[in-house]
Amino acid sequence: MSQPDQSQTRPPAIEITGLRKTYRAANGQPAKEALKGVDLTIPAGSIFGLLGPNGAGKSTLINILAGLVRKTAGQVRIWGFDQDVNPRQSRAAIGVMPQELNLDPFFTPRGALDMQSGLYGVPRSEWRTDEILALIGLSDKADAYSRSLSGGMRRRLLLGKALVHTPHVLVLDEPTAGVDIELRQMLWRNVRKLNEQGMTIILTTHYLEEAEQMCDEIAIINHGAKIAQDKTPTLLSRLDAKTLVISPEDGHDGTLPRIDGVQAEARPDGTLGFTYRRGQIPVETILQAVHDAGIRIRELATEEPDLEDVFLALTHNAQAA
Ligand SMILES: Nc1ncnc2c1ncn2[C@@H]1O[C@H](COP(=O)(O)OP(=O)(O)OP(=O)(O)O)[C@@H](O)[C@H]1O
Repeated sequence: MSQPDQSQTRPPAIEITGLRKTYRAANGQPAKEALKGVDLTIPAGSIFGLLGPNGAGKSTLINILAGLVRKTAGQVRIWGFDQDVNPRQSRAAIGVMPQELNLDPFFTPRGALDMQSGLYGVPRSEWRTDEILALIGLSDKADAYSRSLSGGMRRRLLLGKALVHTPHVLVLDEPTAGVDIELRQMLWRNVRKLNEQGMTIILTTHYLEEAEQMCDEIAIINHGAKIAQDKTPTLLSRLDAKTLVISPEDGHDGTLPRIDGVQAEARPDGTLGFTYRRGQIPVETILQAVHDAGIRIRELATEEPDLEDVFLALTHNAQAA
């Protein structure tokens, strides 16, 4: 897991203030404001999730961090280095595993890692090619052409390339999109190991369950603006809705009691769902109303919200606003 005592003494891994990006109009497309003044602080030592629907602006933000996209306005500090003032140091502090499999087909994994080490100005005596090949499980493919590697192996090589300069911050852009379970588990094992060694990890993912399991803290971006940021458990507890699921005894005719502040539904599987706010309605109120309606209870269960519920609630509210 992360190292909270270190994160308290260290400056944040990333500090973004007022970040804006407007893509200029081109090819008949109007200008697009992809980031609308984002403030974001990512604690050192964390595994941090950046979530948002397609087109929210996550890749734009990551590409700005990586130095691949030029920001329109705002300030970006990576490991304390301002991108505009200390571009070399800020670039050296971050490694990015991109979404696309942009590998030169004629390079071997060893060649690609050596080349990347050279590009980052790592002194030859400090090249970690063999160590990284072992970490990503490609030692036995070290000298095979990249074009002969499977999709999963190429992805692992991209992770390796992001690590050659031993960055303080590792960014993974949708690392597990479309990969099989085995590779996903291997990636997460590596991520946890690197985090235990002190590396700050930032990842974007569409898999909310994954974010829930992996990330200490999460920010949600929607339409180019940050709409939430919190420790993962706090974010989950912000949605205090809970659902009581009742299986009625046979013979129930489907009628539902009306209870103020409770959303009741008859579900296709024959159960009755009562969704309520924990802080507002005592569960006894629901049970009493069910009893008064003459419904006999065979079984009771409760459902807690998960990150998907939080995500939907937040992005829905932001759209409505
Ligand atoms: N080079 C570009 N030129 C013009 N518009 C762009 C460019 N790149 C991205 N956009 C637009 O900016 C917005 C944000 O895109 P971005 O790729 O950052 O979103 P995202 O959250 O990463 O989405 P996804 O999860 O689909 O990758 C989108 O509306 C996208 O169409």
